[in-house]
Amino acid sequence: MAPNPKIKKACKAMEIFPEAKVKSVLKTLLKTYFNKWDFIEDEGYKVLLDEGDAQATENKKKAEKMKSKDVATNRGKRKAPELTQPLVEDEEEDRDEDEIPLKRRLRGKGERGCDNNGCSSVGTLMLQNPKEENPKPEEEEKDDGITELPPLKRYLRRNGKRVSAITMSNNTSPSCSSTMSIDFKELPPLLLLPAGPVQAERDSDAGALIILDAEPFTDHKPMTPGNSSALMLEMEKSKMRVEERDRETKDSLNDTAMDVPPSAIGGSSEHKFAAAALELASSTSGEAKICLSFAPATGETANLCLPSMEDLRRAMEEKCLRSYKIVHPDFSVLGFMKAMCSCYIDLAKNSTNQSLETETMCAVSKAGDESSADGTSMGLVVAPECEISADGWRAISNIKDIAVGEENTEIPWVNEINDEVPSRFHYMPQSFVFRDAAVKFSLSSFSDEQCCSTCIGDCLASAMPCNCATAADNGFAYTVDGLLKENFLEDRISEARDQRKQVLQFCAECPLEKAKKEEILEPCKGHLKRKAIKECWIRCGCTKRCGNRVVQRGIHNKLQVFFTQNGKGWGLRTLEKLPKGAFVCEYIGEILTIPELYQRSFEDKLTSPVLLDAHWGSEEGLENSKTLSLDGTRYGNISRFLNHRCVDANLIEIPVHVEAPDQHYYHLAFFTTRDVEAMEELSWDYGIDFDDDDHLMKPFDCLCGSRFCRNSKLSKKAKKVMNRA
Ligand SMILES: C[S@@+](CC[C@H](N)C(=O)[O-])C[C@H]1O[C@@H](n2cnc3c(N)ncnc32)[C@H](O)[C@@H]1O
Repeated sequence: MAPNPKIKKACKAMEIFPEAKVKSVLKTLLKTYFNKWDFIEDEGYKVLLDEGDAQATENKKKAEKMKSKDVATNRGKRKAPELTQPLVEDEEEDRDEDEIPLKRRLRGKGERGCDNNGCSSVGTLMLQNPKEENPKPEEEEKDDGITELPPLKRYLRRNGKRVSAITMSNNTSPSCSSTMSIDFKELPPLLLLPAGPVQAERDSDAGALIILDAEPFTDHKPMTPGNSSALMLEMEKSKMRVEERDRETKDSLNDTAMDVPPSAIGGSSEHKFAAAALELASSTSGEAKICLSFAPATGETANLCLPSMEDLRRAMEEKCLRSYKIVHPDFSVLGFMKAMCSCYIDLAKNSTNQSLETETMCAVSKAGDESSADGTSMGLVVAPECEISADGWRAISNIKDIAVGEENTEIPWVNEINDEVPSRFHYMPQSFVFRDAAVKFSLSSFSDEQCCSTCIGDCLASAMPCNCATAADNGFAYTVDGLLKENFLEDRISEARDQRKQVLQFCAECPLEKAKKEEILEPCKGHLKRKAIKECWIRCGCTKRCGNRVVQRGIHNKLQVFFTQNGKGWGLRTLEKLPKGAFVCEYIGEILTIPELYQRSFEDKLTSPVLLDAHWGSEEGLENSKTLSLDGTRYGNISRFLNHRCVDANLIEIPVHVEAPDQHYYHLAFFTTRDVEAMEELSWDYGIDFDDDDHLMKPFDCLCGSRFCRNSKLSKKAKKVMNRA
């Protein structure tokens, strides 16, 4: 009979190996794959190489088992552990010509486990057939239903079958217990679930499972069947594409500083990766140990540069943070492993059929803690990479401090309402000129009369008010405690709230009207004349601790950006009680001229514009470059999160001159109008006329909830939201 051309081709492709060997392997494979040659020919006969390798290793094991039996019998002392496959010490060394595998296996049977306290454990990677859905190719099957056939996995996949479980049998020496081998290719594990009852309830879409087999603990006391299956790693319902996983695998290998030849990484061959084993050893006396062991990819030289545990821990934590984006801030790999150990022991001790799934989830969520008392799952939020935007990632990285270290104190953000993250902006602790604004922060622009160069120490302690005290009616605006003086504050509050006390100044040609570039210039609507504070500054003789320097010393209260529950979006609140007259923060943003501000508002309505118009109207023919405003939309500080409240807001904005004697530029500082309780939202009155459509700010339905609310257009929807809140 003419030789089958396919067999001929296969032998030719494998010509560096003995033909008899190739044919023998082919025979097995054809049987396994129901004579489907395409599976065998795929990827340059990869499956052929693998199977040949597997057979060689199997033969070698058999030979060694025989040898070890002989040794045990002969010496009558040491008995080979029942479950343990013989160690494959060095495949290169004592292999018969006949036993040379077609290719070294890259993962799986007989790979060396870690040496834990002088004992070696060997894991055998096996594949468990998903019982109901996969066809069962003819294959040698063990009693426990586990088929030892690596290529089967690929076969099942190609046939559209899901591989449900990879089991690691417990091949250990007497003093070691379990070894779990993890296929990196399969491993972005997100959940730790106990084996056993849960397995039957697997979601049909779940990926492969890695199960720690049900075998004895280190003290050789066999476990009861109910609790002996300790843990399994459930694969994420992975939407990730194969390339993505390949990249992850590369990362894993790089992160763990393994010196793996490039050829061993990636590629289409999933077996081309270094194997990793995770050993979880424990005893019923209440100790558990996790040991990770790594082995080089079969066929590659064992040129591993093993990392220190510390390096590994760090790399793993970085990797977790990079991969999962949202983890509990206290997440640590060591904590995770500790939780795994404690779970393992708990499960081992407790044979009742409790909800294992919940318990192990809890171990994950409370990584680093002791096991949860109530068994609820919380804490670890895993967000697949594809679901989080770059802005989201940036915001998450600032969760502890939205000010990114720019302030005296950290300002965290929190969202207890939904999964929104703060929109992207660039945090600045001080305002900067955008482009055209004529703001001079020069020492020479100060005259001696505009500062207190002869003062020493603290100006507030001086018997005579210095030059800088001119701002407040009776001396300085501040008390020695750094609060606004009561009468100064009350005057400012009543000016802001009581129209009868307001002094409006009208420009001959209003910068706002001019900037609209309309044919007919509308008359000026008036600008509120505001009393300003003058703080001492660097040109003064006093020290930085001078009591007349409050705003320039920056934020010092515990504040938090939070997501409001009544539809206003983000807001700012205090985490501690604030006394009346306390400085909270200043309004920071880009310093824009009014034409620049209008230009921006034409492009997109602004959410955070503020006019520095306290002195407009007092001067005729104001140049454009001196008509100033602040916009905190793109660049700003936490004041951009302050929401509006009509009339009775707990903050008031007061102009403060510091480094610029020119009255057109000033700081706009927020002070409390009353005592504010911890956790109260901070707000100020934007001064919006809700009946006037002609403003720069994006219109919104006011949800301030104040009984003085000016928003006559309050929609039904807004009212409903307010009632609910
Ligand atoms: C300076 S931002 C304040 C922070 C803003 N809530 C956020 O989520 O970023 C101004 C915007 O907040 C919203 N806002 C402020 N006060 C509000 C109020 N009283 N009622 C409804 N929305 C308000 C409006 O959308 C307004 O355009």
